[in-house]
Amino acid sequence: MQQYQDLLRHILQNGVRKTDRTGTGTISVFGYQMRFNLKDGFPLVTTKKVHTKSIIYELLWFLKGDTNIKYLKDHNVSIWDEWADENGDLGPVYGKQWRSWQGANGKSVDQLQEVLKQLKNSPDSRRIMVSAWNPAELSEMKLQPCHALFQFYVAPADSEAGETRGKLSCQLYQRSADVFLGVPFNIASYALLTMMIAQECDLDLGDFVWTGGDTHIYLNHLEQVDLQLSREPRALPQMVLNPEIKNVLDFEFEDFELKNYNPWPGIKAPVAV
Ligand SMILES: Nc1nc(=O)c2c([nH]1)NC[C@@H]1CN(c3ccc(C(=O)N[C@@H](CCC(=O)O)C(=O)O)cc3)CN21
Ligand SMILES: O=c1ccn([C@H]2C[C@H](O)[C@@H](COP(=O)(O)O)O2)c(=O)[nH]1
Repeated sequence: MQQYQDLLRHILQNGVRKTDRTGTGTISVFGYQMRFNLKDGFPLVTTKKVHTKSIIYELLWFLKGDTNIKYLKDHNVSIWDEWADENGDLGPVYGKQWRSWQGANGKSVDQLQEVLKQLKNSPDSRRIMVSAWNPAELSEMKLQPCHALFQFYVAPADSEAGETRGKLSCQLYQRSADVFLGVPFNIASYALLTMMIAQECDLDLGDFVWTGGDTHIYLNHLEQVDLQLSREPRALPQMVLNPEIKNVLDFEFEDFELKNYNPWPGIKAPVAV
């Protein structure tokens, strides 16, 4: 994950000091892009140990359309605890918007199913998008979506090169990015989602493109970042999906196997609330 080390260095060299909602303070740049060819391996940061279990359960939780932390807590995932109310509710966050966006006419839109339908029936479409950014419901969300908008793209099979399947790519627009804690999770999560969707739609893997808006390092993560930058990135692991699963919504935790992940030790850091 040289791309990630480059991003950390880019912010330290080009970022500006900025105050923020949490009162922590950041060094920030506006606008950045990274590209990961999903055939090169699973894009998981290797210069610190990343907790993949939390990433997988969080993604399954989004896909279920769930917005209460009970499911996460039942699986010992605590990354959303700080934002939930006393009943565990987060308001109409990602899961709600992905699976049941409320239209003005009372009609509910399942954006995930729409995407799957389009990938199967009109892969050339330039409209294969999911938005979690629902302006009408922002005020009810405990935290407004950071990974706000994503789009899929299918490159046709290159038959001269012997290819028989199109290649699925995904681009995410992340309006606000906590580069030390959040971004390693976000990249892995969307890479995984792209792999799951490719499996259902019988597509090969293309690129995951990460695009960031306010892309920042919190001031209380600077020592951790220095330590991370002193480490050489290692070979990427592979993520193997159970090939029997043909529907995105049928995946369970046991259907994912991370192979050859040999990261440097974990680095602890406080999360800005
Ligand atoms: N400031 C901030 N940064 C974020 O990345 C973030 C938020 N807030 N709020 C909502 C979600 C929650 N996310 C989080 C929250 C905590 C960790 C975290 O503490 N990670 C540790 C421990 C991992 C674990 O226990 O599974 C890490 O070392 O990666 C990561 C992502 C991502 N989001
Ligand atoms: O998936 C996520 C969720 C959150 N973040 C970070 C980005 C910011 O540091 C905070 C959110 O604060 P805002 O004031 O709403 O921008 O959480 C992330 O990186 N990834």
